[in-house]
Amino acid sequence: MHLEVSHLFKEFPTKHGTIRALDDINLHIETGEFVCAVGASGSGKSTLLRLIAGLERPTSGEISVDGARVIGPGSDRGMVFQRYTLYPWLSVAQNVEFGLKLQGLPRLERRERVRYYLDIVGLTRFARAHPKALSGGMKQRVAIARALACEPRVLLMDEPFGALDVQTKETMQQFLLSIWRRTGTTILTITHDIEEAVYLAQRIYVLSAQPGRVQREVHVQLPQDKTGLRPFSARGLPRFNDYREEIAGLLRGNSGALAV
Ligand SMILES: Nc1ncnc2c1ncn2[C@@H]1O[C@H](COP(=O)(O)OP(=O)(O)OP(=O)(O)O)[C@@H](O)[C@H]1O
Repeated sequence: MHLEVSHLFKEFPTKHGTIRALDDINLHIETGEFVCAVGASGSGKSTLLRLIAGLERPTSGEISVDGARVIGPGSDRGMVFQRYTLYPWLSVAQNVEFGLKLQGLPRLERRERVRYYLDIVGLTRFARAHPKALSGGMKQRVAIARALACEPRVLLMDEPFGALDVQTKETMQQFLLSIWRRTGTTILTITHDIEEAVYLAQRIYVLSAQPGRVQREVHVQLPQDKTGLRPFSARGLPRFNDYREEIAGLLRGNSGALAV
């Protein structure tokens, strides 16, 4: 898998003139990578993700997945949004199965995949429950299972834990890393949370605001535990703090205020 974004510009015409949300964005993601784009409010993070998802068209520039130009939504790109987007009238299992039905997968294969991905997100026991019976973190786990079940080439996440309380958020971050390790899924997450980006990502694109530009690409190198996962305790390391300070400094320099 190779996702390439080259010379991407996005402008929005408004009553008060044209807003340039993205200005010559260049980035790439390779198979199995976990990449974050981090930026302050207004740096065009959501716009970037929506363009990659094919929900909007660029003003100019190109996005391609394995050499095929993105011209609209496709099952090669899965999406998880900040707000829970589950269908309240469907059970957890039916929510996960929904996209598979759209893909026209045979019933038996659908069942298998639902079972597999509910197990991955630890919600097998809740297969028959309806979303209203779940906590915020559990709903987001269903949303992740639903996106993973379609086995996309890349999983796009828009501030996936932004609506969760601090403790649930930290649990979900650890959980996402373990899923990433277990499934080998390629992930692009956008966030304004610097600590989240440093903890999760192997590479971080730091975006400046208004217009959104790539200010720097940061390669994060932190120790791994025996299972190949970045332990939660890595957050206490001086090197973790160095990354955080570096990125905060970049965002501060640009906007005059911390984006955390
Ligand atoms: N549909 C639209 N019409 C007009 N302007 C838009 C539209 N969508 C986004 N913008 C503008 O583009 C810029 C980038 O917005 P975007 O939501 O992508 O930033 P963001 O980094 O995701 O911000 P936040 O973290 O606050 O969600 C902003 O100035 C925003 O007002």
